[in-house]
Parts: sequence; structure tokens; C-alpha cells
Amino acid sequence: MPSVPLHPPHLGTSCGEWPPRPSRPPAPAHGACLPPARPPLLPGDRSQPSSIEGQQPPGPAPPGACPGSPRWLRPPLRPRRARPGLSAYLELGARSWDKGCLAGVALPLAPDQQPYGLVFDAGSTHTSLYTYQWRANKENGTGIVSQVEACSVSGECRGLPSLSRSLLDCCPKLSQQSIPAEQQRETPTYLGATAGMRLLSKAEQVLVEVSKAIGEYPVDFRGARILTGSEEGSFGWITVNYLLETLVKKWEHPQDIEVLGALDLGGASTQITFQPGVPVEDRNTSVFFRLYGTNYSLYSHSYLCYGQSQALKMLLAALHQVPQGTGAHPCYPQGYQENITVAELYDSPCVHAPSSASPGPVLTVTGTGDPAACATAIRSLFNFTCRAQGPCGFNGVYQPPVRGQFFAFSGFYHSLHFLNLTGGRSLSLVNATIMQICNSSWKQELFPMASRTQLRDTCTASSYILTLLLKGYKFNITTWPSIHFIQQVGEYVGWTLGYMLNLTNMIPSEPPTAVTELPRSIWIAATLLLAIMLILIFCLLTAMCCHRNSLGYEQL
Ligand SMILES: Nc1ncnc2c1ncn2[C@@H]1O[C@H](COP(=O)(O)OP(=O)(O)OP(=O)(O)O)[C@@H](O)[C@H]1O
Repeated sequence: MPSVPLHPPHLGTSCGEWPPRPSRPPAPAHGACLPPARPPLLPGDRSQPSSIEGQQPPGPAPPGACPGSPRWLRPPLRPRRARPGLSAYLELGARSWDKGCLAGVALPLAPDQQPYGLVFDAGSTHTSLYTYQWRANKENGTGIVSQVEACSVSGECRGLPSLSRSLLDCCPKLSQQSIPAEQQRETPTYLGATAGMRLLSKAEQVLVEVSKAIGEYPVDFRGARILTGSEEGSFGWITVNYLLETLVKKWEHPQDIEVLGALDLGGASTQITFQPGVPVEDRNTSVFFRLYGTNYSLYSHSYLCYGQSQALKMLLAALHQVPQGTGAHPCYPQGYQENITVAELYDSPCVHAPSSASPGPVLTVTGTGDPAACATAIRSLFNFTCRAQGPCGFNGVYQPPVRGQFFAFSGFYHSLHFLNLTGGRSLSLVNATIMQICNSSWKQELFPMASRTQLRDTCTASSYILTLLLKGYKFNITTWPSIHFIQQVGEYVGWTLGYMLNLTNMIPSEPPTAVTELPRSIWIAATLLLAIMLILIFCLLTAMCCHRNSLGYEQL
């Protein structure tokens, strides 16, 4: 069995350690799903009600803040060259969209100013604030967008008002340097909430609160909304292809350039978005874009509850519900032991508590480090049977065969990076390494820098990722090398940049009109020629005038 040296534990980014996740507060186990429609939250918020994915499980989530300490993800980046555009047009599937929600807004531009934009990413496991900066009217009418700051607090989006406050208190300190004071008030600011909020029964109330909190800050706050799974996947896809400049290259060389697919593993949901080689047969999973004059027909689907944290929770609950369940966990390292309450076990809407479960008792979970049993337990979370209507991913959701290159980010990257498996490793090596780690016993001293939770979950998370990619999304040994596990392409890869580009009209549906600029030498030659012609005309006129005068004298 090949042995792979483990990477030093991944500690987030250069700016600090990924803090151990705070344990969730206990919660009741029943309740309603997020209402399928919601009114506009703010006068400026023209967002459309979010449609909820099919797997929306019932169950309330507990209210309550989960404050975390602000930290920088990384130092400011130097702006990098990229190619945004002028306006956006985006049509997601055959759903009826309020164009106002996606049609974008014009940015207040002054010729000498570089506008900024802020996007809050309210995720299920953390909340971040990204600051973007761009210049308009560069390079054939397109501009340049770059991420200048990112800061984050760990904590679930259910505690958003307090998280947003701490983010805004923290981030503007840096922003004071990067966003000039006179521009702050006109800096468009958006908040997008993802799967964690889709699962939250009190999501609307939280968004109203957070809108109030952000509204007190001197920024142009344009609203908070919950992204649908399809939007989350689509904006991630736009970010990837924007950063790689494939959208503009495709416009310039349609035949030679292939767009990339996007694989996103969040805490509460996972998204797959790609351009299939066949027409998408299911309207619910089809997405259309027209970007830079090119039509894109994509497949996109988001699986709610199949994000990393929620999947691990579902697994723990499934193991607890096995008849005569002893608390043995085959994916936890041998020798690991922890006590959890039943309330903790069932505090998520993704996990259905048996009617007999009372919240009080404490369970002892013991790691057995059994890779085969672990793989079997993880597979039991999925239904891999396809219905008659065609190829599928899992749980009966239609999915055409994967095609082309993919960027896999967020949880996909973090979990595999911890095992040093992100640099184009072969499937057999990935398999062998995961097998090895799943077979190991609890030795925290081997990974002194890693958190206890990180060590406990390494086998589960990596095995889950492998099952999701191979059995769920149907990659195989041939298509495995087309998955590139990345965190950044100059900028952080996630849905926020795509969201920002769309809402600020930065990607045109039609190609920007080329500005035909004459080379400097031609300008000089033309100016000289004109000057010579003017001098010649002047000389000619003077000569004619003198000639006439001399004729006049002769007549006299
Ligand atoms: N720097 C990091 N180091 C280790 N693990 C991380 C890091 N950042 C995120 N993760 C883990 O990766 C997974 C996805 O994280 P991400 O921040 O993308 O989710 P999210 O946006 O909160 O979730 P969702 O989009 O589903 O609401 C989570 O399980 C999280 O714990």
C-alpha cells in the first residue's frame, strides 16, 4: 500500500488558523421548512423568493447566536488581471424569475475612482465578508475585478445579526485603508445566505435582523437574500470560469475553449454545475446563460443536507439508529471516544429523530477505525438507484454524464488538502491514503497542529468525498484526473464573486464592442501628413495671392 506523507494540517489560509467549530446549541427536532416565498426585505431588495430544493427536510433549527472571533483569511491581494464586462443577463432554467432580482444595477462610477463592492457569504458553518474592487472601461470596454480583502467569523448563519456586526466592526478597519472614506457610502453591499439558511425555519426573521444591523453601517446596502441551490451552483460556475477567463476566451475562440465545471462542497449542501455534452432533459436542473455573446446550457443541481457537516451528522445519527447500536463509529479512529447528547445528535433538520428519542441521554461514541464498515455506512446515506427517465446522480436526481474539466472547491479542497491529496493525485493513491488514514488509531501527537475535530473527521470527510464523487456524481478512474481540487485562482473560489459580477452588471450578455485604437506610430504619421498638407495649402494660397497682386500692379 503506497504511503503518502501527510501534509501539515491545513490551517485555513495564511492569515490564521481555522478555529475549531463551535458545537451547535441543542435544538428541538421538529418544525417547518423555510417558507417557499418571502416578501422583499428592504426597499432596495428586489430579490425573488428562494425556491427550496426537493430534499428540504422538516425540522426547525434553534435560534441563537453563535458568535465567533473575527479573523483575517488572508492579507490584501494585489489586483489581478481578469475580464469582467458591462451588464449581466442570466436565466436560470425555465423558472420564472423576477428580472429585477438578477438584472443587476449600475455602479456609480467616477472616471478617477475604482469602485468597490462588498459581499457577505452567510454559510452554514461560517460567515465571511469579501471586498472586491474593479475598474470599468478597461480593455475593450471590459474591466478588472479583484478581491482585495476577505475576513471571516466561524459560526452558523443562524447567528447572523451578531456575526454581521462583528464582521463589519472588524472589516472596515482594513477597509479604511482600501476603500477611500468618500467611496464607502456608495459601495454596494450584498448579503447572500446559502444552505444553512435554507434549512432554517426562522430564516426570514434572521434576514430582517441582519438587514437592520448592516443598514446601520455607512455602506450602500442592497439587501439580504437566500440563494437557491441552483444559484449557488451557477454563481460558483461563473466565478470559476470568470477567474480562468474562459468566458472571454470562448467568445474570442469559440471552438478551442472549453468551460470548466464546478463542484462545491459546503457545510450543508453540495453543488454540481457543468456543461454536459447532451441536452439537459430535466427542466429543474437546467440553467441557461448568455455571457459575452455565447449561450451556455448547463446542468446544475444542489443537494441539500449533503454538505460535509450535515452529511457527517446524518451518518452519526444513522449509526445511532442501527438496531442494537453500540455507539461504535467505524470512521472515527480507534481509541477515540466522545460523549454527545441525543439533543446534539438530532439538532439538525437534516437528521430525523426516531419518535422514541428523548433528548436527555448521553451517548458514548467510540471509534473503531474500520475502513470497509465506514465506506458501507457512508454509502447508506445515498440512494444510488436511478429512475427510468435517464442517468442520475443520486437520490433519483437526473444528471447527465460528467464531461470536461472540473474545479472542486470549498470542502472538497479542505478535506483532501489536509491529506496532501489535492495536487493531481491518482485515484488509486487517493483510495490508498484514505484507507490508511481510516485504519489508524487516535494519535493526536502526530498532528499537533490539527484540531481534535479535524482529526476525528478526516477519515469520515475524505471517505464521504470519495463516495460523493465516484458513486454520487459518477466520476470514474478515467474522469478522475479531470477534477482539480483548488481553493484559489488568484481569488478565493466560491459563489460570491459570480454573485457580485451579476448584481453589478459586470458580465455582458453580448461581447463588448471592440475599441479600435490606432497605434501611436500611425497617429504620429497622420499628424505629420496633416501638418505638411496644411503648410502646402498655406504656401499655395500665399503664392496665388502674390501672383494676383503682381497682376494688379501690371494692369495699373
Ligand atoms: N479553512 C478550512 N479548513 C478546514 N475545513 C474547512 C475550512 N473552511 C471550510 N472548511 C470545511 O469545509 C466545509 C465547507 O465549508 P464552507 O465554508 O464552504 O461551507 P458553508 O459556506 O458554511 O456551507 P453552505 O454553503 O453549505 O451553507 C465545511 O464542512 C467546513 O467545516
